[in-house]
Amino acid sequence: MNPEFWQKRWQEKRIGFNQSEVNPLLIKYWTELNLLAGSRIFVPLCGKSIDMVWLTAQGHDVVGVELVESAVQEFFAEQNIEPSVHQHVRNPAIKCYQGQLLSQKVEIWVADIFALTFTDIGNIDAVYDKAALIALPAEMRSDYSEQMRQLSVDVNKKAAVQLLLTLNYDQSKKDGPPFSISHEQVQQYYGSYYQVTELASEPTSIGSAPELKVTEQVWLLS
Ligand SMILES: C[S@@+](CC[C@H](N)C(=O)[O-])C[C@H]1O[C@@H](n2cnc3c(N)ncnc32)[C@H](O)[C@@H]1O
Repeated sequence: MNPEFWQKRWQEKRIGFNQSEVNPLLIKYWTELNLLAGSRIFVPLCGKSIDMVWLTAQGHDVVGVELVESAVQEFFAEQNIEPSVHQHVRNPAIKCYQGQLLSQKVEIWVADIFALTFTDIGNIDAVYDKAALIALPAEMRSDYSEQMRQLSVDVNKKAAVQLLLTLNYDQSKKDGPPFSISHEQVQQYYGSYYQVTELASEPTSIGSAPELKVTEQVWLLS
């Protein structure tokens, strides 16, 4: 999945992954992370997800990262926020959109997740991965999980807690994205550094393949 693939998807408005309602699994399982109000939440590959609005309503600051600038602009336009736009103070290659929602700070950075460093991100308290890991093909996922670990460690090298949503279906019946991720793969990507706990597994469907039998898993990585 190269940047042009995603640019084209946004340009042609083929964004079936974007939900008009807050993800019910986020609402149901977020408290498992035991976060204090005022925590800073990192949302990789965030698109224009309304889940970021819900996170601010929980009293959190949000920092999202998204490759496609028009997606970021759409987020702020749809939330009726006039963002300030500036270059990242330490990394001028990153364009930062920043606004205020319910007195919380919402920043979305236009950047490639793989081009970021720990110093760019600064301290974060938790990660919300919805349709990020599953957006990436198998050959990119180990690098992605390692990058996420490196971006989310604190000064003591302890990685921030994560809520991760994945899908599981017969990959021979449909091309991704979204890609199917098995339990073994979740362990392979995250098991060395996190305690991996499956919080839920529920039937769901994929808009582009409504007949496919799909389950959605919710993972706590701590
Ligand atoms: C499947 S969508 C999910 C978006 C959002 N998480 C949601 O649930 O609505 C994946 C998003 O990741 C973005 N993306 C893909 N590769 C990326 C990368 N390397 N760095 C940052 N964003 C990326 C795409 O532009 C797209 O908006």
